[in-house]
Amino acid sequence: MEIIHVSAECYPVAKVGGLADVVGALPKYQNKLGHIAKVVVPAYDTKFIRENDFEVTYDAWANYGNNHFQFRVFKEKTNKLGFDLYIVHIQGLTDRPNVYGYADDTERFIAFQIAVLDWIVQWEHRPDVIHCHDHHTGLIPFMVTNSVKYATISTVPTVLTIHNAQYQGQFGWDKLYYLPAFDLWKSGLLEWDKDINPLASAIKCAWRVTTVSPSYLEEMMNNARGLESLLRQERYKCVGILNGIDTEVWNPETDPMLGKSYNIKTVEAGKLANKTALCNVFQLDPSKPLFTFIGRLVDEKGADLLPDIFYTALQQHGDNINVLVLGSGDNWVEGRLNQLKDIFGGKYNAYIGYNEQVSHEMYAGADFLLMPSRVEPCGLNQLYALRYGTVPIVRRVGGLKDTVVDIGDGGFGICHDQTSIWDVTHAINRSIELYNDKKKFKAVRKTMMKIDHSWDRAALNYTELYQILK
Ligand SMILES: Nc1ncnc2c1ncn2[C@@H]1O[C@H](COP(=O)(O)OP(=O)(O)O[C@H]2O[C@H](CO)[C@@H](O)[C@H](O)[C@H]2O)[C@@H](O)[C@H]1O
Repeated sequence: MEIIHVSAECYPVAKVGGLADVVGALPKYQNKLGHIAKVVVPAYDTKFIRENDFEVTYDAWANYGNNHFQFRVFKEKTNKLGFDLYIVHIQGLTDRPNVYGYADDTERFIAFQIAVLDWIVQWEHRPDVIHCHDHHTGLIPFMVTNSVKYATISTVPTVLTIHNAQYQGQFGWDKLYYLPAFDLWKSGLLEWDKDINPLASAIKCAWRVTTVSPSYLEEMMNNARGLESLLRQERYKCVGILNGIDTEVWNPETDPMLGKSYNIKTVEAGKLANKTALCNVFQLDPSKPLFTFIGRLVDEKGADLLPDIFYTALQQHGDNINVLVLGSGDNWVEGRLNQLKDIFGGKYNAYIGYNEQVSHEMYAGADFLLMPSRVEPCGLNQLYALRYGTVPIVRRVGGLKDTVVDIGDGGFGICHDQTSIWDVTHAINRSIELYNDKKKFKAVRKTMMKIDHSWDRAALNYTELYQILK
């Protein structure tokens, strides 16, 4: 089958969070199953795009409201990612250093989606599936079935994967004129809560909707930022498929970003070497347990509570723990996390910013990784932690609930029920007990590292889904 993934992010081309990891890995595993999986993303001004070779495969003009724009589709020449990568360049709109965060993001992603469909519609053949990811590509299912100019591809199945329903991309009806012509009586398919809502529209129009874990699908029926009733109505076409991880990128035995590589047999020495190096850089003490957090500093991740959680834990445990944070996001949280450095120097540090290399070093060097998320559609950090022998401390929610079993239930992680300071500091207390029980701690590390979360299984699940659509 030929599958074309359309996304705003793809690792290593452009990454903000977990969406990039999924789109950079799933197609590779689909190709291994004998499919032809391709990825198309906007041509941002990123390092990967600047440093790799692309050739033009399509060059055209597209209508855009009362105006038009020129776009070029480039293909990466060497297939180095394990799939055909296409980037769509629209001068002045896509060619910027960041993926999101501009005042005209709505216009940028509408233009991108139009360019993608203008390109696909003139192919000599039809793809078997157009697979859209999150709201940035959420207008595609509507446009494919309803826009007059895409009539020749209107029978191509579309699939939407919801990586995070917290973000829906709503915009006002004043921007409707950007969309290619369609019968106006179909406008209701774009609408949710008085706005044009790309995520809601995709839930209505895509042939199938997937979420990135089974538990998140169930939770969304009651908690999906206003989309609950829509999801309940469309439940029949939704399925939860748990994400995998790219075990070629996330492998402590071959990871080029680590100072010392290791495997299940050498995990103790390997982790200690990485921890020591990390602690040297961040002025921490490698003889004490190292608690970490990696991620976007936003409320859904429980980041607003982190400063108080760490303050309480560091007060309680005096000189017996280290904490290291890597993240960026909410300015207030960033500021408070920075302030803690002055209070707890030598046992606490924070890297405010985005750094792929430091994240790998932390998965390898940490003893524990905290994820006190309020909402977690799947979560990849805990899967990376497991593979790197780092014990995840997670709230029982979404994909965290589906992938981490508490040590008290014969498992390998530390779980808590609420995103609260009390719950998380209690979980930290339990983690210290585990850390001090050296025999058990070593056994837990080995158990975690044996778990297989590679994309092989999920890639098969997606194949089964596409086959229903044929
Ligand atoms: N400051 C920083 N520096 C370096 N690396 C950083 C970083 N901040 C985050 N990362 C990296 O970004 C990724 C985060 O992935 P997650 O899946 O945990 O969250 P995210 O909310 O972005 O993804 C959404 O989509 C994914 C994919 O479907 C779901 O798993 C998830 O639940 C959903 O919220 C990881 O690779 C992590 O290492």
